[in-house]
Amino acid sequence: MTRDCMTSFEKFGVVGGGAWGTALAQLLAAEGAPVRLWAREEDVVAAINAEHRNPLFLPGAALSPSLTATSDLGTLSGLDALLVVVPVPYLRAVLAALPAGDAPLIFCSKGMEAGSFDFPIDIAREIFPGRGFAVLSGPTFAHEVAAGLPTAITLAAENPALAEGLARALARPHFRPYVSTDMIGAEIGGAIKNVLAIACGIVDGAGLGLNARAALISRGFAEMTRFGLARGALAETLAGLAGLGDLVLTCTSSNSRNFALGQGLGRGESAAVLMADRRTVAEGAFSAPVIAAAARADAIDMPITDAVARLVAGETRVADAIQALLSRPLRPEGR
Ligand SMILES: NC(=O)C1=CN([C@@H]2O[C@H](COP(=O)(O)OP(=O)(O)OC[C@H]3O[C@@H](n4cnc5c(N)ncnc54)[C@H](O)[C@@H]3O)[C@@H](O)[C@H]2O)C=CC1
Ligand SMILES: O=C(CO)COP(=O)(O)O
Repeated sequence: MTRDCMTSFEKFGVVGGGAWGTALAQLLAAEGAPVRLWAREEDVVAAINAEHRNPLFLPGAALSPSLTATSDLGTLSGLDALLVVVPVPYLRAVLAALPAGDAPLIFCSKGMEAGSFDFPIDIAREIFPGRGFAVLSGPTFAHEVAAGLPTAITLAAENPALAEGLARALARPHFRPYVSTDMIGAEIGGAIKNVLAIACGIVDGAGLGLNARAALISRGFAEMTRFGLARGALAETLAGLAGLGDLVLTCTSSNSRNFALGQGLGRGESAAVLMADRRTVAEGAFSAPVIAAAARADAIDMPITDAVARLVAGETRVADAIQALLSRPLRPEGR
């Protein structure tokens, strides 16, 4: 029997000890199930094992003693499934160092790789051909999941049996996966909403009002849909939890690191200063130029994404970017 056909997944590992990896590990370990988490930082490993906390990336969350951490990727073998929660710019190097095996890999990061224009599943297919893959993505602030607040999420895998088996294993009374077979749609929704959250933060920081934010969410969703449909995503995935759901969450709250980065840009602070020395990620800052370039190459119109890419690169000022967006020729809404 292959892992894809397994009906139960009991032993989980988590690759990545940032806020989201820690919250997902805690979700699975909360009732005492053993969960092994790989973290890159020795101080994170030590704090999880000795104090059952991750003060660096998920301060305030009490972790279950059945969640244990390691800094040795080699020990993540003999498990039923691995949740991979490494920011996309570092993903390829971490995957290349993972031990071989047949446990399905569930990708939880939201971004597109520079240079290759790959999403996480594309990278994984190169490194682990033939292995089972899934994508877990949706409106899920890590601290809320760790606190046991109600959350719904998309769980996509090409193989419906794998998606359903994983959904059963990950579901909790307050954590509800909705299954799908559309991995690319889930990946595109998560990557593009990060960029649009920066845009909405800019509008907030610059004091441009709530009408402007609603316009950005709608027109940003149109960009996500154009890009997604061109790459074979299903419209229903983009309109679901991994697309519109996450867009609404992160475009309306400064708990989003991407939105908060945008607020700083909107107040006129420099991107370089806002990005310097930060330990946490705002994936949209990495992904914006990548997605903008991929869209240009495929002649997909994404003016908001393009403006965020130029603002993050320090190539334009907020007032000029807004003026450029507002002075585009009038057009039918459906385009
Ligand atoms: N925090 C959240 O609420 C959510 C985050 N995500 C996504 O999950 C992914 C991970 O984000 P977080 O857990 O929030 O990260 P985080 O911002 O809390 O922590 C940064 C992470 O990057 C890792 N890192 C830094 N430099 C690295 C390197 N050179 N090699 C490998 N790893 C390195 C750190 O070890 C740490 O795990 C991102 O793609 C994010 O978009 C998805 C859903 C919710
Ligand atoms: O993706 C997230 C919630 O779904 C977290 O968003 P930020 O990375 O912007 O904090």
